Amino acid sequence: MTASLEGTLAAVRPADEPAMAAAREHQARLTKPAGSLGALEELSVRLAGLAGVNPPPLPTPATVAVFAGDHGVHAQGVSPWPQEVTAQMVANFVAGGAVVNAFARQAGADVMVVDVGVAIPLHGGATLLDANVRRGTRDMTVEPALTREEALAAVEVGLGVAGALVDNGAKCLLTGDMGIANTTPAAALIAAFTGLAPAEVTGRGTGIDDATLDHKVEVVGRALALHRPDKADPLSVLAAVGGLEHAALTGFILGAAARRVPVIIDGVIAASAALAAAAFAPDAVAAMVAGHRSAEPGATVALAHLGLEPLLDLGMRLGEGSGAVLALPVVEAAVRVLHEVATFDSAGVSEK
Ligand SMILES: Cc1cc2ncn([C@H]3O[C@H](COP(=O)(O)O)[C@@H](O)[C@H]3O)c2cc1C
Ligand SMILES: O=C(O)c1cccnc1
Repeated sequence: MTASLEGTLAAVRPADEPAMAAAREHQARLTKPAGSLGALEELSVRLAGLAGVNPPPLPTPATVAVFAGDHGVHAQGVSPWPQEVTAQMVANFVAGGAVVNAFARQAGADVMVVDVGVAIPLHGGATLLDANVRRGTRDMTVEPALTREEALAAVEVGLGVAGALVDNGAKCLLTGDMGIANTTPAAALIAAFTGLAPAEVTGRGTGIDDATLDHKVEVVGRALALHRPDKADPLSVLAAVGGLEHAALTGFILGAAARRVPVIIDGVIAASAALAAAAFAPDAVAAMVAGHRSAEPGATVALAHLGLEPLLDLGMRLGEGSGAVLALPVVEAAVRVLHEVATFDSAGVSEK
């Protein structure tokens, strides 16, 4: 499953203005006061721009791809959880027992699990793709987390997964992640791409006390000071302070954008990958839908940087794709309005 980054970047185009104008004009004729559907109206217009047609396709079938990887920086004591929980949770995803599985069953989304960098060898189940690039990253406080080649290979895994899912009929892709300690590289990526200080973008992840948070901020700052990543070269940023799932998610988002399929962004890990994707191809933002506002501070900062407003704000901080999956019915509703709601003319409803 290889796909070229160069070819993908060349295929990412801006939103289609005539389709957006058609959707806006269509919204104005529907039997409801103008603007009464709030954020759903602008979302429907954006999705028409992405598809290049009004109405855009309904976002189903949809698949959440959960990219899993481990992190050398775990050795710095940035997460309260042991590293083997990554592999154990992958088994839980495959067995259907995680939060994302429960939410996906409710939303009618498929779950695909991709091992792009888990430290412990896994025994594949029906929905597990073995695309392991490396058994975990190196410790970014000591050396670059990945070589450029490894980062590119992981990006290409994400591109390949997005392409294969769209080829198989997916009309919407959703981001998921699993990787103990992965909120630390997410914070480093967000700092690198936004220029904000580590303290502004680093959060408590799975739940750490004040002293550990101070230490985590210091770890992020140390890695950035060591590598001084150049955001004009996004692959080098992913290699220096990223993770294998962050890189794969970057490719996954770019793959969706190139295929003009919406991609619902989950939490802080996905938001960091979205920044990397936008650094590669600014027009990729047209394909991004922010599913929810994660409680991690870096997520809010990253979404603001991208000009995206999250659909849900439930105080969630899990990852796995859980917030993206919860937002799927909202995205579907926004599009369904353009397919099914009558116009003032067709329904014989008087205008004001
Ligand atoms: C049981 C369990 C299930 C999870 N599902 C997602 N995460 C989330 O928490 C981890 C990141 O937080 P930190 O950087 O603090 O380690 C990632 O694995 C992420 O997917 C989980 C974490 C745990 C422990
Ligand atoms: O927002 C997220 O994706 C998140 C937050 C905490 C832990 N893991 C993931």
